[in-house]
Amino acid sequence: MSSSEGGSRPKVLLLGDIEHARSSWEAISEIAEVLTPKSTNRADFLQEASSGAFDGCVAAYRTFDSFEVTGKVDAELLQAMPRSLRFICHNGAGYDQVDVQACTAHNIRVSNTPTAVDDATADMGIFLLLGALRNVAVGMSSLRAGEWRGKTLPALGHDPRGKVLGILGMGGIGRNMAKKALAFGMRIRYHNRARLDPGVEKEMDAEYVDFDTLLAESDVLSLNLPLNPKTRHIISRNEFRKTKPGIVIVNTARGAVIDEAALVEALESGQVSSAGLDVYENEPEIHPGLLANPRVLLVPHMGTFTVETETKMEEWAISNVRMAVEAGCLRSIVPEQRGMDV
Ligand SMILES: O=CC(=O)O
Repeated sequence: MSSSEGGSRPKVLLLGDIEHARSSWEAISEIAEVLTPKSTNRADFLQEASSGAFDGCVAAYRTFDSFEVTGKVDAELLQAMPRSLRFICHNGAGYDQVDVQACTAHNIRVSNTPTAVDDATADMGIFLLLGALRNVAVGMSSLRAGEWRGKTLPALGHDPRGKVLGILGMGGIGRNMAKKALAFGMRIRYHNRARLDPGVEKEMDAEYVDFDTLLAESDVLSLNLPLNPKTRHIISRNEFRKTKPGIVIVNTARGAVIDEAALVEALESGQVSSAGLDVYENEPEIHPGLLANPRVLLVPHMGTFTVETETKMEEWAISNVRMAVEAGCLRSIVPEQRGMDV
């Protein structure tokens, strides 16, 4: 049965703001009553939910920034939500703010926005890769300090041409980045849970290697995998010991896939020569050792920050809400729940 059958108008909960796809969201209010929370912190939100304020909601649209109000979508939060809630439509590719296992236990399906983010995130990855290879952060901070290139010339950078780009996580963003890096003359190696089809590998000129080989042979290592309990700190002290000395690290995935303290140590010892980072372990906090190190190019989680991509992401997430309300299923259920959708 679709969620809109059975008489009364379905309700949808909006967690966060719609910034771009406003007309698509207005169209949702034609098929469902839209509720918004009054709370501004998790304690109040839990109370508001428990008071029955969201009763009747079948779907919730949520943004990355709504975390500031609700905190993690976990068992505690789901316990407070109405039993009517069947769908959580997350606006973003990475959905580590949502405990999918807890959602499954509550019979709630979760969607994300795969593919919509690929170009912009991979572009940011390439920007960080080139910037870290060329050591631009050193010169940029000297210039802002009024010292032009600095008291001593920054170390010369390196060309991407001929270097091995190791991609950990060959999903949509990893593959997009590989294609772009090929245009800079890089050689692509990758490691992934599942090996790509030989045809795709050939088309991308990408060689599958085991994890240790990826660490040992990459000149640049790009993290392009989702954050989950298995990938948290997948790069830590032990892994830095196995990398090529002087490796460059690029991270546009999630900060916590790297043990940030271990990265700081590896940068200080020179095992990592430079890094380009868009994401951090405890955003918006940044490890002081990263801030203090001029060889780290730092961007404040702006991988998808383009008008085109943010619009695409909102449209995609809204289309999930629409399908949830009208058809009782999702356009892009998260991989952990595939098979749960009807
Ligand atoms: O960080 C951005 C996303 O997960 O889409």
